[in-house]
Amino acid sequence: MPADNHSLAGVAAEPGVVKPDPIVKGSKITRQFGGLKAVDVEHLEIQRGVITALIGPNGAGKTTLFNLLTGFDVPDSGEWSFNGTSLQKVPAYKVARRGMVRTFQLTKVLSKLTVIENMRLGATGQRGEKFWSAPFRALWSSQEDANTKRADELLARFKLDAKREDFAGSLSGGQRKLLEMARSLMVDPELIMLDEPMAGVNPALKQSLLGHVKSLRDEGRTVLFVEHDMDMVRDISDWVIVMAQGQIVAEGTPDQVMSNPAVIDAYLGAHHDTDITELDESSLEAAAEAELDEEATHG
Ligand SMILES: Nc1ncnc2c1ncn2[C@@H]1O[C@H](COP(=O)(O)OP(=O)(O)OP(=O)(O)O)[C@@H](O)[C@H]1O
Repeated sequence: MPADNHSLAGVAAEPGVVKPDPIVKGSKITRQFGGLKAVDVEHLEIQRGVITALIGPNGAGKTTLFNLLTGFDVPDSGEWSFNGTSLQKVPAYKVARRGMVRTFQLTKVLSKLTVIENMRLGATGQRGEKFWSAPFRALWSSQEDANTKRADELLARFKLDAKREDFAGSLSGGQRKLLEMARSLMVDPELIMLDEPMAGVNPALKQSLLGHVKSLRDEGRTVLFVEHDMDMVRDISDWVIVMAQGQIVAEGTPDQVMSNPAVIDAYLGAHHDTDITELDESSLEAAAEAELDEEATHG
């Protein structure tokens, strides 16, 4: 049992349930792509100071919800707040400055920068790739020394200091995830949103990565992460929110959620006796392989 979920004791395992101390609150958030409602969330609360996992089958709307909450996409309707202040129409870099940051996978542009350059860019907030691909050197200000000091401390913490001058593109999958996390911490966020922190990570590095995610909570931050790796979800989540077809279909502790028929439904599309713990070895792997095949065919 994770150490820090006492603040959620007594919270009902129900979709959209109200939490005792929410850092994020949202209502009636919708985002449509053509005829498809990618996100259709009636009510959402993220409890402060704990690790919340956002899970759901492919296409459930998890990434879209991440993008909406952090200002990288605009919903068709809905309202949401961070620390009690509305984030409607607030651009992503300002959301980051207020203390809510999401990680990004390394883009082509970022891969061509060194590790320390990536870290320094993290300090500028999140302005998207256009900003990052701009001639960034001119933008370093008197803040540079302080930023470099913080960057070096974070690189040491995440054991990336030996890679300081290497191109980010040369890092292993696990090291990239560490860099994404370290870069996000440059703005000292209260809420850190991790996009599939275990994707592409060598099993040998997984425990170390789990430890780093827990350390974020242990130093008082709130963590929200999207993940398909059910072992990780079970190991470190204090709370789990399940999406399917744009909606929140279940919430609860990992145990509650993984034995919830609505969750089994969401993954399998029908009532089934299978425990969700078996899903990562069967359905989820099959889905992942199908996705890889598809990428190989189209990419
Ligand atoms: N920019 C877009 N244009 C059109 N459709 C989109 C766009 N972004 C997402 N979608 C669609 O919205 C739905 C939700 O996608 P989203 O990526 O949010 O799901 P997800 O839960 O993150 O999935 P995965 O686990 O596979 O990453 C999918 O059907 C997807 O195809």
